[in-house]
Amino acid sequence: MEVFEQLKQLIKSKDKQRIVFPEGDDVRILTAVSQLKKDDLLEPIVLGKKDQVLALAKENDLDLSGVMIIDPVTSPDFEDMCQKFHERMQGGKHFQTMEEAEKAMHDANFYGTMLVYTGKADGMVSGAAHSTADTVRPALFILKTKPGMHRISGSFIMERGEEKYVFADCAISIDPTADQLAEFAAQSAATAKMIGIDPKVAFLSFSTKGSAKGPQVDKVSEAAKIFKDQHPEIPADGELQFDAAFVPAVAKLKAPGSEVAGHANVFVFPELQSGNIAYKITQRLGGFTAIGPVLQGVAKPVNDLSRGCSADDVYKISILTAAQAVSAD
Ligand SMILES: CC(C)(COP(=O)(O)OP(=O)(O)OC[C@H]1O[C@@H](n2cnc3c(N)ncnc32)[C@H](O)[C@@H]1OP(=O)(O)O)[C@@H](O)C(=O)NCCC(=O)NCCS
Ligand SMILES: CC(=O)OP(=O)(O)O
Repeated sequence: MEVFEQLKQLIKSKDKQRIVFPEGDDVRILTAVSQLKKDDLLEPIVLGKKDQVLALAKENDLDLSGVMIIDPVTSPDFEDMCQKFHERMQGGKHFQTMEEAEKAMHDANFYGTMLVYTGKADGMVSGAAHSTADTVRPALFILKTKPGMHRISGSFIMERGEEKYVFADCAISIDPTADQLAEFAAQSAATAKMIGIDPKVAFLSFSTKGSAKGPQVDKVSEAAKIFKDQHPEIPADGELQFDAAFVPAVAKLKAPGSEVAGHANVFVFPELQSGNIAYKITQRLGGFTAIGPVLQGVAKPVNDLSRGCSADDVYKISILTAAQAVSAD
């Protein structure tokens, strides 16, 4: 069965997950929400001014009947949310005054993240109209990392027909250390398993097994070593160039004997420049659908979108968000 069909079956077999969409002024979000509601997959909560959200839906012939729409600022729980956010921020460096807390709660991404934090929603999808930094910062401040995790990363599920791969980190950490890369690999292997991929992890570089030298190469081979020590049960190798990781004939030449080279399906990039560029090239030149960024390592499910996303991308990441919420139960 197709992966997203499996995820749909999974979320249909449980209580409906309440997923909050802070961008009620974006037609792609409303299109996906209308379809998700029609398909009876989850309970969407849209943030925005009700009359404006409904007017945009009508203009685009979208049915939002039964969808909860909340205007954060006029909602009865606004003061309570400000108070709870203020308490959550105590002891940190940001939003220390009540005034700052109230200002933050006017931002739909902060308010939506607080709905998730307080258990009024099970997950959040945003980023069609906001940068990744604006989408992710509330989650970093409020939800923080899962127990045992140190850093959040962002992966993409790259899909073309039957082909599916996980690329990471394509969204969050600008220049990760070797330890952080190893952690991102573990998070990405878990994402791969969730969508039915048996993970084979390649730590990518411009070098294969010492063919080039330098600190950038050392970081990647060190990350592979750390990962192999921590997760001997997951096949992994590095440092590998992409052709050695992906093409069996090249793997034989460049990395003979590797259990991963030529067959990798989880690709860990050395830093954000290469990860973000690679996923967009694969999407735009390679004809793959890019689902994500799937935020990995966050304490509760919050997922980002590219501002270049389609309504179908929103639909798919929403299903994945609900599946993450169900799996965490
Ligand atoms: C994600 C990002 C916004 C974080 O920004 P930052 O400046 O490092 O973080 P801030 O200074 O705002 O700090 C917020 C908090 O989150 C923490 N944090 C930052 N990155 C983190 C990560 N990857 N995982 C967990 N926590 C993180 C910080 O340590 C800080 O915690 P503190 O308040 O307890 O000290 C930033 O790294 C970024 O812009 N990344 C690139 C996003 C992007 O444009 N991607 C391309 C498009 S997808
Ligand atoms: C993930 C990503 O690159 O997001 P955006 O296109 O919005 O910058």
